[in-house]
Amino acid sequence: MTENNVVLRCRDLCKHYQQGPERLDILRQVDLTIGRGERVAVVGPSGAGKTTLLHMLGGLDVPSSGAVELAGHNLAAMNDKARSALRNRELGFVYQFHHLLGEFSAAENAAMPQLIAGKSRKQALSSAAEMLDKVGLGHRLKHRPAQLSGGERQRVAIARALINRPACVLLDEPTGNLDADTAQGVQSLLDELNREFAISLVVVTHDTALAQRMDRVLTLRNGALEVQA
Ligand SMILES: Nc1ncnc2c1ncn2[C@@H]1O[C@H](COP(=O)(O)OP(=O)(O)OP(=O)(O)O)[C@@H](O)[C@H]1O
Repeated sequence: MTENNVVLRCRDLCKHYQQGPERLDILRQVDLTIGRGERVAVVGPSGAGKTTLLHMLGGLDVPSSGAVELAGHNLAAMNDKARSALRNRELGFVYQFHHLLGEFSAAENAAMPQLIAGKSRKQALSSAAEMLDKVGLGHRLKHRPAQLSGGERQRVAIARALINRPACVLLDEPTGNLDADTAQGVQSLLDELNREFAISLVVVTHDTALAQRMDRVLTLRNGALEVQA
C-alpha cells in the first residue's frame, strides 16, 4: 500500500485507565492501517476494547501512548480547531444509538456536517436531500427522529456520515438494534456507498454476517489485535 492510499493508521496505540492502584490496559500496542476504499470489520468479545479503538481512530478520545494518523496527519500534533476540521472533512461516524438531534428534521440532521464546515443552509439542505434520497428516505426529509423508525434513523445517521464524502466512515454496531431485513438493507447500502464513493469503512460489530462482507476481519481480544493467519 503506498502512503497516498493510506486513510487511517495507528501505531503502537495504547490506552489505559488508572483505577485507584490498578492500571487497566484497554488497548495494547495496536498497529493498524486502513487503505483507501478498504472495508474492515473489528470483532471480538464484549469488553475487548473495540469501541475504545474506534473512538481513538476517530479522534474522540486520546491515546495513552502511540499515534493515530488521519490522511497523513498525526491527530495528537494538531490543535483542537485543525483536528476538528480534519475530522469533519475526512471522517463520518455512525453509532448504534445514532445520536440524532431530536429537535431537528431528518434533512437538518443529515446536513449538520456541511453546516459545521461552513456551507450555506440552502446548499447543505440540498446535499442532505440528495443523500437522504440515496438511502431511500427522500420522502422523510421533514420528519424528526421521533417520527422515524429505528432503521430510518440509522439511515439518517448514515446519510449524515457520508454527506461530506469523507475518506472513511467509522461505524459502531450499525445493525445492532435493527431487525434482520433492515440490517440487510443497511449492509447493502454500505456496500453500494463504498463502491460508489470509494469510502473506507471500519465497522465494529457482533453481526457475523456483516463482518463477513468486509475485505478484512480483525479480532480484538483483551485489547490486542490477533495476528492474522
Ligand atoms: N473511562 C473508563 N474507565 C475505566 N474503564 C473503562 C472506561 N471506558 C471503558 N472502560 C473499559 O474498557 C473496556 C473496553 O470497553 P469497550 O467499550 O471498548 O469494549 P467493546 O469491545 O466495545 O465491548 P462491547 O462489545 O461490549 O461493546 C471495558 O472493560 C470497559 O469497562
